[in-house]
Parts: sequence; structure tokens; C-alpha cells
Amino acid sequence: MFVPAEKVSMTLGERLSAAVGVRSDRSVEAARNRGAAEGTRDADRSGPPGVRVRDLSVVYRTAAGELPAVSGIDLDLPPGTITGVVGESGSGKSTLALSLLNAVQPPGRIRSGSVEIDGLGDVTRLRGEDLRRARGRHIGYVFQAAQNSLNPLKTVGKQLLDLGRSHEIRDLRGLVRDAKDLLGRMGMDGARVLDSHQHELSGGMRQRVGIMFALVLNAHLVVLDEPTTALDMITQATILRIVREVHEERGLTTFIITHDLGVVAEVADRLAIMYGGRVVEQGPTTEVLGAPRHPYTQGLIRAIPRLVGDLGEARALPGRPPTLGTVPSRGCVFRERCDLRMDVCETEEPPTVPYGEWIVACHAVAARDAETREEKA
Ligand SMILES: Nc1ncnc2c1ncn2[C@@H]1O[C@H](COP(=O)(O)OP(=O)(O)OP(=O)(O)O)[C@@H](O)[C@H]1O
Repeated sequence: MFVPAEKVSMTLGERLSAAVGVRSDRSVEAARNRGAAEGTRDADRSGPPGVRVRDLSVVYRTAAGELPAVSGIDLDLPPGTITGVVGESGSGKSTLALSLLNAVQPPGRIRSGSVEIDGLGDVTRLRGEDLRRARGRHIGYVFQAAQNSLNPLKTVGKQLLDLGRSHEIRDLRGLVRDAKDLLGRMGMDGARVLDSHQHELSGGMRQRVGIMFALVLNAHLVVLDEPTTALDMITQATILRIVREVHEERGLTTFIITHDLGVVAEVADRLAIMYGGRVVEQGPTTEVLGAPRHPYTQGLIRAIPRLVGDLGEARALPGRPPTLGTVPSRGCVFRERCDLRMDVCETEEPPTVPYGEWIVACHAVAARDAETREEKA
């Protein structure tokens, strides 16, 4: 993560507050002020959509039968906000992102639940042409391996025109102009990139081309899966700044998947922490990262090396996250690595307890809060 010099001596919590605190209000306000009158190529929308994921479960077929990669996910993306999803490898982040596009491929399938997107309805029910139109035009996305997803036989510009035609964009010149502008803002020579084939671009450049493709159709819901993995720190900081700027200018609802807490600290208004296919904690980024409640979130934050002082203070989380085959079928998925483990964690799924907009799924946290309430009463 790129850290400005003046912030180096701050604690993580202070940096998070500085990075995120003011923005959430600003972006929500900006989004609110934008409306149906916005003069974009796509005139059939009226501002950023809200998204409501309810009881979503996705399974993959394996030799051992169908196993859940995400289970019982409830998640809201409020209109005009950036939500970051963080978790270790295999926690189900990409599967969740694909579900927002109804793009889970065999051997996977959405087993149950819904993904309601304003203006589109429940996308898990969309099929065929409706689904194709929704992707790209209404939902822009960058998949995890974006740097490898270009067609090697066509220039970027040709692929851009193909994309525009397939979505019936009449103003193709405007599309090219916007693409050049976006590429220019990400530090590249737009005209040259559009004339290039994939092999003429570095991994980082291809990643940025992927982000351009996600934004250029003016979709108002943008899903970015690990948008900055192939990038060096300076470029990563630039890209995150642009994601934030474009998000605010165009009034987007943005969903960013990452394994890097620094990325969400930089850009996200809200944050969801995933573990073993569950969302274990979610809420406003500054609050969750400033004073995490779930023991897994606490462990993730402890594992970040400090910017100053003793690097040895960072404590890696002991143990490994579960795989598809080892996720416990009942009880708490995190219990094997948890210091707060109780008997009930073996058998019962933790309840999701709301604290305003902040939601935590942990037996120990719920029990401690109940005790505190009793003491006070
Ligand atoms: N095509 C597939 N077939 C079988 N299992 C799969 C498939 N895709 C994903 N999985 C499994 O589903 C679980 C969730 O995977 P997913 O890629 O969604 O996690 P992730 O958090 O995005 O991980 P990463 O950060 O490594 O991309 C993992 O256990 C993974 O092995």
C-alpha cells in the first residue's frame, strides 16, 4: 500500500480514519446529488443502485459431492458507496463477486438465495440476453485474472469497439474518447494502448486496461476482483485514487474484492470480512478496522506489519483457513483458529448480531455483550 510520508507515524487506526472517515459522507452526498438527469451514454438509469444479497449459498461439485464455497451470505451495498470484501485465499470472495453477475460457472452453481440489484431485480434469475445486457452495461466488472483476459489476436481498440457494438452503443467515437481518457488518467498513453495487442503490454498495463473496460460502458455497479494485485505500490495507489474519483464523479456503487486490508482502508466506505465462505463481520470501514469485534478481524489486523517500530510485533494468525473439503458443516467456521472458542462454537452457527450498521457473527462476542448488559442492568 502506498503511504504518504505524513501518515507514516500514525497507527493503523489513525491512518484508516484519515483515509476513509471524511470520504464516506462525501461520496454518498455526491451520489445523491446525481440523478436521472445525468448525461451519460446510458440514459436508462437513475443513479447508483443498491444491492441486497440475501441468504446466498454457492456450491461446487467435487468428487466428495457438492460442497459450499459461500453459505448464508447477507450483505447490503448501499447506493453510492464502496464496499470492500476482505479474506484469506479460499474464503469465497471471488465466488461472491461472480454471484453478483450471476456468473458462477460449472462445476459451481448458486444453490439458494438472491441478489437484488435496483433496476435489475434478482440477478440470480436472469438468463440469456437479459443477463448479457446486464453485464457490462449495468454491472461493470474486472475479474481476478484481468491481466490475462484480453484477446491476444485483437488490439485493445478493436476489442473496445466489439464491446461497444455488442452493447448497441451508437456513439462509438465517444466510447473511444472515454477509454482514452480513463487510460490517460491511469498514467498511460491511451491512443497507443488502444493500438496495442496484449503481448505489447505489461501485466500492470493489462490490469489497468481491465479496469478501463469495467468503467467505460458507464455501468453504475462496478465489481472489481483484486484490481491491483499485479501492480507496484505507487501504481496501486494511483489506481485506487482513480477508482475513488471515478466512483464519485459518476455516482457508482462499487464492490472491491481484495486480500489486502490496506486496499480497503484506502478506498472503502464499508467493509465485509469473509472466512470459510461466511461474512463474519461487516460495517463502516473506519469503525471495523479501528476497533474490530470479531476475533478473526482482530487477528488479520494484528498480522499487518507496523509501519514504524518493531516489525516483529506483527503476529501471523496461527493455523490455516479451511478449504472447500474442510469447512466444518456445523458450528463456527473459525473455531479451529480462535482464542475465544467455546463449547457452543462446535455445534451452533454464530448468530449475526447487529450494532447499528455493524454486524458481527461470533458466539463469544455475543456472550460478552450479553454479560455486559446484565452487569449494567
Ligand atoms: N471451479 C471450482 N471448482 C471447485 N472448487 C472451487 C472452484 N472455484 C473455487 N473453488 C473453491 O471454492 C472456495 C472459494 O473460492 P474463491 O475463489 O471464491 O475464494 P477467494 O477468497 O476468492 O480466494 P482467492 O483469494 O485465492 O481468489 C475455495 O475453497 C476454492 O477452492
